[in-house]
Amino acid sequence: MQGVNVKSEIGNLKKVILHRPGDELLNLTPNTLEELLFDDIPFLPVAQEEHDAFAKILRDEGVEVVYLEDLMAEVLDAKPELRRQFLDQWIYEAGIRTDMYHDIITDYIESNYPNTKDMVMKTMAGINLQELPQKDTHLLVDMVSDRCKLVCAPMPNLYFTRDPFAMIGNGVSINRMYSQTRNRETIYGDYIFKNHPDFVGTPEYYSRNDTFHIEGGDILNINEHVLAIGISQRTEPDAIDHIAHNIFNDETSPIDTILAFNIPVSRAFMHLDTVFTQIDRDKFTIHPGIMGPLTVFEITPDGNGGTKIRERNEDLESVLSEYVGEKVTLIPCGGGDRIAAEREQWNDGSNTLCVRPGTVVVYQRNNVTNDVLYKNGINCLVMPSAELSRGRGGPRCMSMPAWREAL
Ligand SMILES: NC(=[NH2+])NCCC[C@H](N)C(=O)O
Repeated sequence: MQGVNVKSEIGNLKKVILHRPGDELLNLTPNTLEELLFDDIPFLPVAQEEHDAFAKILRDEGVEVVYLEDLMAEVLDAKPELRRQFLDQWIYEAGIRTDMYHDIITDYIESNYPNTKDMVMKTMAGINLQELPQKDTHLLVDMVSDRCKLVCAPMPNLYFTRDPFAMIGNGVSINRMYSQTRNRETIYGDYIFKNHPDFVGTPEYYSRNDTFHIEGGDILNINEHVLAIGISQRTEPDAIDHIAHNIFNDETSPIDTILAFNIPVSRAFMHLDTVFTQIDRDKFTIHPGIMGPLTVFEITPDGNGGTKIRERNEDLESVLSEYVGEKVTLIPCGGGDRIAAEREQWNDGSNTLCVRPGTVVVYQRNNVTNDVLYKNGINCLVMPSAELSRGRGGPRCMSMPAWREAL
């Protein structure tokens, strides 16, 4: 499979990119939780077991599972000249601006992490000042500072591979993230798409250096022609204008309509996929809380290299039915009980990963919503979720499909 092919949310899933959570989760502390976008500290060994169970469910369904850390290590092993360039960029973007610390960190990594994958994992985990050799320089910092602090911040959100880059048909968007803490995550995708033999040559519809923020959790491939993007806490309308322009001007892309869903800005609804995912040809799960305030804008090419926009005032069900091409059913998470809906949406009850039409991976803890899905004829592949869910993302957020078969 050369390149990427994701023209729906539900076509038979053949290849997916995951990241197995690592030591970056050990660098979460109560004081940094908010900044690092976590609500609690997962217990790493159990989070890893749960993640391995997720990967196994996917493999058992015939999906090739590739890990972000392996792809990145393959890039650096194949092109050793990129190793230093990557390290320099990673250190700079971690906020290290002095030559002295730049050199100390580079020496530390080069001498302690000769194996490339270990090195990549270390860049994800972050560096504590006390790991670094103490310089015999009589610096004030060595006299008065707490030696236990992070000099390079961890990237605990990396296991949400959905967000830093996103497949759009046969192309990719390398995102500019909303928050400081997530922006370095996109370095890996940038190297992989520019250098990895399996991905090089993929048209790029957005770049990490573009001005406005957009995240993969807001990007849903409805079909070959129609793309949905959430206007949310994480994705700015300006970014959608920009990406629409790039997609419409790519002659190889059949996408001719972008639907922008304006969802309320809140932590609970951070991305479109936290309130809404497709689970079958004609079925979506949805958080009932967004049914009221949702406005949809239809963006199409104007024929002169620009775009035109139409506001849709019909209800969500009619708008979706029109684009999906058949009458769709929206299945509310929590089964109509408002408290269950809010509780389970918080734990990603409507954030499912579809492996083929009608078969989805779901979190075990959302039992009310899962029962509703069963009753609607959906085959739920249930994964354990006590620890992973503390990061506020579900099976869709934790996966980036690279290849789906045509429907
Ligand atoms: N596509 C998603 N819904 N991703 C969830 C990401 C969760 C992560 N803690 C964040 O706040 O960024």
